[in-house]
Amino acid sequence: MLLEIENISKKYDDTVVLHDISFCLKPGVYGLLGSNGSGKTTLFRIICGVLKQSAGTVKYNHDDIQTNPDAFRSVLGFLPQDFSYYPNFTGMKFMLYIAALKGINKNFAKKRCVELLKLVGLDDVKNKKIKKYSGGMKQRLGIAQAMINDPEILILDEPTVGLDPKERVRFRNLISSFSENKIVILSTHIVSDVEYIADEILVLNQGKLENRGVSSELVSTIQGYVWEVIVEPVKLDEMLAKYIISNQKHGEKGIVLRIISKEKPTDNARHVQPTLEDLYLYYFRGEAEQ
Ligand SMILES: Nc1ncnc2c1ncn2[C@@H]1O[C@H](COP(=O)(O)OP(=O)(O)OP(=O)(O)O)[C@@H](O)[C@H]1O
Repeated sequence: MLLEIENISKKYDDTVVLHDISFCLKPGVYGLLGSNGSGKTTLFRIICGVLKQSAGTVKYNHDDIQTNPDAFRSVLGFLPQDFSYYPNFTGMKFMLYIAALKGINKNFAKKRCVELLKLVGLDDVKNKKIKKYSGGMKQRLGIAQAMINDPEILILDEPTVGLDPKERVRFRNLISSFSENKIVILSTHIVSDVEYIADEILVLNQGKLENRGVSSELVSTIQGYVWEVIVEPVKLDEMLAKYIISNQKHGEKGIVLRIISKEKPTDNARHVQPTLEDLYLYYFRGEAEQ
C-alpha cells in the first residue's frame, strides 16, 4: 500500500491555496496539523477525488487515481468535515443507507453495520434517532460509515471537533484499534490529538508542507528555542506583545512565562524542553486553538 501525493497545487481563481505538495504514505496513522485555512480540507478533497487539483498527481499503488476512480473509491473511506446526518434516521438505518449508496450487498451490509456500530460503541443506541445522539456519538457514527467498505485508506477531516476529553480518548483508542495495515490520515488543529494518535505528523502551513516527521523529531527542530522566564506583573503586557508565549502561570516569585524565541529573552531565562504545542505556536503564532 502506497499513497503518493506528487506536486499537488490548487488555485481558487487567482489564489493559490496549495503549493506544490509532495509526500508518500505507507500504512500508519498520520496527523495533518495546520491552523484554520491552511489547506487541509482542500488537500483531502483532492486526495479523495472530489476536487480537481490545478497541478500534480495522486497515485495509489503507483496508479493515477483518476485513471480508475471507481476502483480507488472502493478502497477509500472518508469522513468529511461538514458531514451531514439525517436526524430522523436511526444509526442503523443511516448505516444501511450509506451501504446501499456504496452498492454493498444487502445481507452483507446488515452484518457489517451491526459489527461496525459495535466497534464504535453505538450498539445500544443503534435503533435511536440520530437527533438524540451527542456530538461524540455522531462523530463515531461518521467514522463507522467511513469504514463500511473496509477501506485501505481512511481519511478523517477534523474528526475530533466538538468532542469532550473523554470522547477524545475513546476516539484515539478506536483509531488505534482499526489502523493496522491501513493508511489513516486525520486532520486537526488540536495538537494533543495528533500527538497521541499519529505515528507521523505532517505540518501544513499556508498551503505549504512545512515539515514532516514523528513528534519527537519535529519537536527537536525547536530545541533551544523554548524558555522559562519569571517576570514581575507590570512587565507582563510588554512580554506578551514581544514574544510568542505558550503558557503563563502565577508563581511564588512572579509570573512564570513559557516563551518561544530564538534569542534569550531575558537574563534570567532558562531553557526548557520543547513540546509539540510549542512547535505549533512557533509555526502558527497566535492562531492556536484548543
Ligand atoms: N471553494 C473555494 N473558493 C475559494 N476559496 C476557497 C474555497 N475553499 C477553500 N478556500 C480557501 O482555501 C484556503 C484553504 O481552505 P481549507 O478549507 O482547505 O483549509 P483548512 O485547513 O481545512 O481550514 P479549516 O480548518 O478552517 O477547515 C482558505 O483560505 C479558504 O478560504
